[in-house]
Order: sequence, then C-alpha cells, then structure tokens
Amino acid sequence: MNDVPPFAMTGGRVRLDGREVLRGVDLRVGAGDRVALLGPNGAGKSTLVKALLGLLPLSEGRTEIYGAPPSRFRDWKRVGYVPQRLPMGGGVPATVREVVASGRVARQSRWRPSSAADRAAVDRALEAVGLADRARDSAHLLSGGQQQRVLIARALAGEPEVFVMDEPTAGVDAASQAALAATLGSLAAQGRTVVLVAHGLGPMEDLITRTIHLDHGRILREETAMRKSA
Ligand SMILES: Nc1ncnc2c1ncn2[C@@H]1O[C@H](COP(=O)(O)OP(=O)(O)OP(=O)(O)O)[C@@H](O)[C@H]1O
Repeated sequence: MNDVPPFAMTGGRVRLDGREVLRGVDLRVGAGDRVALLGPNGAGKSTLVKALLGLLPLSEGRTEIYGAPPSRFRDWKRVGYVPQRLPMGGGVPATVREVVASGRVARQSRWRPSSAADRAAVDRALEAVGLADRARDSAHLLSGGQQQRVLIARALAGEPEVFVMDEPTAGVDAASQAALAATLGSLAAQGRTVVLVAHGLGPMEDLITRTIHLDHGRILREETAMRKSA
C-alpha cells in the first residue's frame, strides 16, 4: 500500500516579513510523481518547497509529509532535499566526502553510526556527480557548480524515496546537468518521486511528468505529460 502521498498541501499560505508570499496553494504530490515547479524569480517556488518540508511554517492551511504534519514527521530518511543555496560557506571546513556522508545521517543511529552500506552509498553518490576524485578536498574550496553537485550527492547518498531539488543545476555545467538528468531518470524508473524547482527544464524535460506554474505565490496552471508517466 503506497497511497499516502509524499506531500499534500491544502490552502497553504506563508507570510514573510508581513507579506503573503504563498497565497493559498493546493498541491498533492503522489508517489512516483515527477513534478517541476516553474515560474519567474520571486514566484514563490522556493517558499513552496520549504513549506512542503516544514522549513517554513504555514500561516494558514495545512500540509502533510507522508500523512503527518511536518512537525510530527520523523521518517526523514524518506526525503532528500537539495537546497538552492549553500549551507557550507562559512562553516567548519568539511571535506566533500564528509558533506556527502551527512546525507546518511537519517539512516544511522547512535548504535550504528556508519556501516559498509553507508560508505558504498557515499561512493556511488560521489561517482554519480563526478566528484569521486575530489572526495578529500575541502567542500568550501570548490566552485559554486561543484558545491551544487556536492549537495546533489548528499541527497543521493541518503537513498530517499523523494527528492526535493531547488534549482539543482543552477551554475552547473552542461555535462553535469545531463549526468544529473540521467541519474534522476534511473531513480525515476525505480519509482522515486521528484519535486524539482527550475527556471527551465533543459535536460530534465524527459523526466518530468507534471509541470506546475507559479506566480505571485499562486499556482497559475498545471500540465500533465501523459506520455511520460509510464
Ligand atoms: N526571508 C524572507 N523574508 C522576506 N521575503 C522573502 C524571504 N524569502 C523570500 N522572500 C520573498 O518571497 C518571494 C518569493 O520568494 P521565493 O524565493 O520563494 O521565490 P522563487 O520563485 O523561488 O524565486 P527564485 O527563482 O528567484 O529563486 C519573493 O518576493 C522574495 O523576495
């Protein structure tokens, strides 16, 4: 049974600095959906994904992750998030491998901190983004596009059921974009769910089954690509 959707938002509103940035969004993302959130700068795309993940509170409406409000959701290993901006800038200078390995944390426990399976998943993720040879380098010394690939690898390493990616290819070279599209394509073929924020789809186009156009904090229209839903 897999009919509890990864994300379900009803009448979602978000206020930031006294301004309503999300203005009544209804959105259901079912298991296996590959949804692109499109729209101009400031449309509310990042705000919507943060609200879906519970990183921003709703001022009105409700939202659920696998049937639970974000504050009560515990099964974070099911969800992988690639944020738009880098949290690794001014922090402790972690290596690329350490940042990617942090994607396994939700799968680990105090009693089983790290296993061969964890290390293999980190290796695969580094390979998938073409950074295996940079594993020992300090992440904050990489270029912006490489750092973005580190964040993608961190999400891949967690082997989640759902990938939420906020402009994952911003600043990433064309070859790496194509590689990410191929990686996501094989994950999609395994039934994983994808929520992708993008300005344009580029190489991701074949992957996406549904596009949702946002502007001024509202959903303007949705389109389903039937032929791609297989
Ligand atoms: N922390 C904040 N405080 C106040 N306003 C904010 C904050 N974060 C975002 N906003 C505003 O909310 C609106 C929506 O921003 P959001 O980042 O969700 O848009 P977006 O569609 O993701 O845009 P982009 O494509 O530029 O990333 C914008 O007008 C933005 O200025």
